Amino acid sequence: MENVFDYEDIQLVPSKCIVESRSECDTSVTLGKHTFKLPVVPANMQTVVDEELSRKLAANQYFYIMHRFEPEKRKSFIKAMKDENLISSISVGVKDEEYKFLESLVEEALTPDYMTIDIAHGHSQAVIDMIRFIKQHMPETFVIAGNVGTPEAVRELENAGADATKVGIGPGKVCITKIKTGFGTGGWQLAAVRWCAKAASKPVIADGGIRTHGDIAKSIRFGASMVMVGSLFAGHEESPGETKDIDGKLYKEYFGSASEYQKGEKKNVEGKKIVVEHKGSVKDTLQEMEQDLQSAISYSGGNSLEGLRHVDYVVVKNSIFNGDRI
Ligand SMILES: NC(=O)C1=CN([C@@H]2O[C@H](COP(=O)(O)OP(=O)(O)OC[C@H]3O[C@@H](n4cnc5c(N)ncnc54)[C@H](OP(=O)(O)O)[C@@H]3O)[C@@H](O)[C@H]2O)C=CC1
Ligand SMILES: Nc1nc2c(ncn2[C@@H]2O[C@H](COP(=O)(O)O)[C@@H](O)[C@H]2O)c(=O)[nH]1
Repeated sequence: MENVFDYEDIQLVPSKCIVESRSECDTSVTLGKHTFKLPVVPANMQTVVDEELSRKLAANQYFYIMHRFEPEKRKSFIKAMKDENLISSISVGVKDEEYKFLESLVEEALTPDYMTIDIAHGHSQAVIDMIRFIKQHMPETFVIAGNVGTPEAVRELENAGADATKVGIGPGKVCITKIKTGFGTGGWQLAAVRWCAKAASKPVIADGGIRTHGDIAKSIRFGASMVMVGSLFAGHEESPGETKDIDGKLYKEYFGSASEYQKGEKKNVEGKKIVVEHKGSVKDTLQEMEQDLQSAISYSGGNSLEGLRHVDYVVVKNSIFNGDRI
């Protein structure tokens, strides 16, 4: 891989506008059997999403993936979502007890609409086996598998039956994988998304490293169908992380799924805990994301996400920030 770059190194080049108002631009995306308002999903992490927020998102046509860190609650969650006629979307791991859990779902004919296999190193036989198991026993479930960072991994997981793959090893705000292991896509995540998406025949979800709403448009340009976002969602009223008052200012806790705080022990720790600024309601952020993405689509010269996929771009390494540093 040569010429690697990341989000801040790229700017998209505008094309002639074809809409009279940004409100004409359609930000919706179809993943599997359902269409969602935005190509954005909050990260399946314990300080980002919980059952209540999942319900709110689903009821308002946003995609969500419930995390897997309270495994015993998953079955009743699926039932409740089905009772409310909302999509059910859960996460699973790959350990033996997960197979037992899935068998019990099959016995009760409880098929989640979406299942995400959520593992640090998704290019593994354990993930391939889990994809095959789900597809054999619950063929109707849309399977998202990850995380990966290479075209080989994308192809292998797709060949095993994955309906989408999730790309990103270590680019996240609370990731310390690069520091702890020397591996990952941290620092070149956008190039990795491009590399993987070129090999993919199914949707790719760009996971980690999104710091601005413009990064969503850039991800789409480089081949992602959707983006997974953690830190930008962790600071809301509805975010499950603890609220902290530091010197009179409100913050929310945000910790990695492989952090000591999540695991309850110092074993294979690849994540840390930080605080992020409290920023009001998630509804407002989703609305702002939609408006910003509509505006991005208008700059692309299109009227839907498709318009973003073919715009020109320039590499602006070491960009000078004109007051827009975040
Ligand atoms: N996107 C990212 O960059 C990263 C995300 N994470 C997040 O942290 C959480 C915990 O992840 P994870 O530790 O995978 O989950 P688990 O602790 O549930 O591990 C799942 C299984 O995979 C095995 N495993 C995990 N990593 C490796 C590896 N590098 N090589 C071989 N086997 C491995 C584990 O065995 P054993 O523990 O014995 O090795 C275990 O059997 C997940 O939610 C994940 O998404 C974590 C790191 C990076
Ligand atoms: N290396 C680690 N990656 C992690 C951990 N917990 C979550 N994650 C990944 O980060 C993204 C969110 O990234 P952000 O930049 O939007 O904040 C999340 O979806 C996971 O893929 C972890 O402990 N270690």
